Amino acid sequence: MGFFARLFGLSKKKTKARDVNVLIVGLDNSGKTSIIEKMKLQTGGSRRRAQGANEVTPTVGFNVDTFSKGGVAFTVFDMSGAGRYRNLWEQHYREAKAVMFVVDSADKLRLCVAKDELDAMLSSRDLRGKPFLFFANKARPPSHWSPYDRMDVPAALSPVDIAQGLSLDEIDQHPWQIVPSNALTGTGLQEGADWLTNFLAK
Ligand SMILES: Nc1nc2c(ncn2[C@@H]2O[C@H](COP(=O)(O)OP(=O)(O)OP(=O)(O)O)[C@@H](O)[C@H]2O)c(=O)[nH]1
Ligand SMILES: [Mg+2]
Repeated sequence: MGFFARLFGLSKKKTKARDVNVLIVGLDNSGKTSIIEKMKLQTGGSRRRAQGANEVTPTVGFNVDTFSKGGVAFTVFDMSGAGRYRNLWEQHYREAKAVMFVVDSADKLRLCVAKDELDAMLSSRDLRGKPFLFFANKARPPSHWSPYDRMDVPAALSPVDIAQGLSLDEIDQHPWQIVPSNALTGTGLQEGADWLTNFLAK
C-alpha cells in the first residue's frame, strides 16, 4: 500500500501515471525520518523498519522509499541532516518535484543554520519554481490542538517565529507553505501533504 499516494489521496482522474520525487531535508534531529515513518503508519504503507516514529535513529546518508498507488509512483528521498552529509542533498535537486523542509521548532540556536541551508537551496537553479513545504516540527502548538499535542516541547518557537527566522515572506520564486507538525502524534502531517498534493497532482 503506497503511503504517499494514499496520504495525498491523489485522484486517478486528475493525475496521469508518472513518477513523483519528493526531497525531505532539514537539519539533523529535526524529525524528517519520524515524519516519513508516521506518514507510513498513518496510511498503512509498507514500513522500512518495524519501529515507531519515536524510535528512529539518525539517518546515514539518505534513505529512499518507492511505492505506487492509483497510477502514481512516488519516490521519497529522506536525507540525513548531519553536516557531513548535507552536500548529498543537491544531488537530488534536479529530479525532485517538491521539497519538504523540516525545522526543529525547539532548536532555536540552529535556526540560523537552517536558514543558511535553505537560502542555498532557494538559489539553486535545479529547484527553480518548485514548491517548498515547511514543517515547523516539534511545534509549539496552536490552541486548537489536543491536550496531548500541547505537551510537545512547550518552549519551542511558534510557526510564525520560524517563518520570520527563515524570512519565508521573502520567497517569491517558489510556492511555499508552513505547517506546524508533531511527528510523534502525526498532527499536521495530513494538512501539509494536502497542500503539496495541489502541486504534485497538476
Ligand atoms: N517531541 C518531539 N520529538 C520529535 C518530533 N519529531 C521527531 N522527534 C524526535 O526527534 C529525534 C530526531 O528525529 P529524526 O526523525 O531521527 O530526525 P531526522 O531529521 O531524521 O534526523 P537525521 O536523520 O539525523 O537528519 C527523535 O528522537 C524523534 O523521536 C516531534 O514532533 N516532537
Ligand atoms: Mg533521519
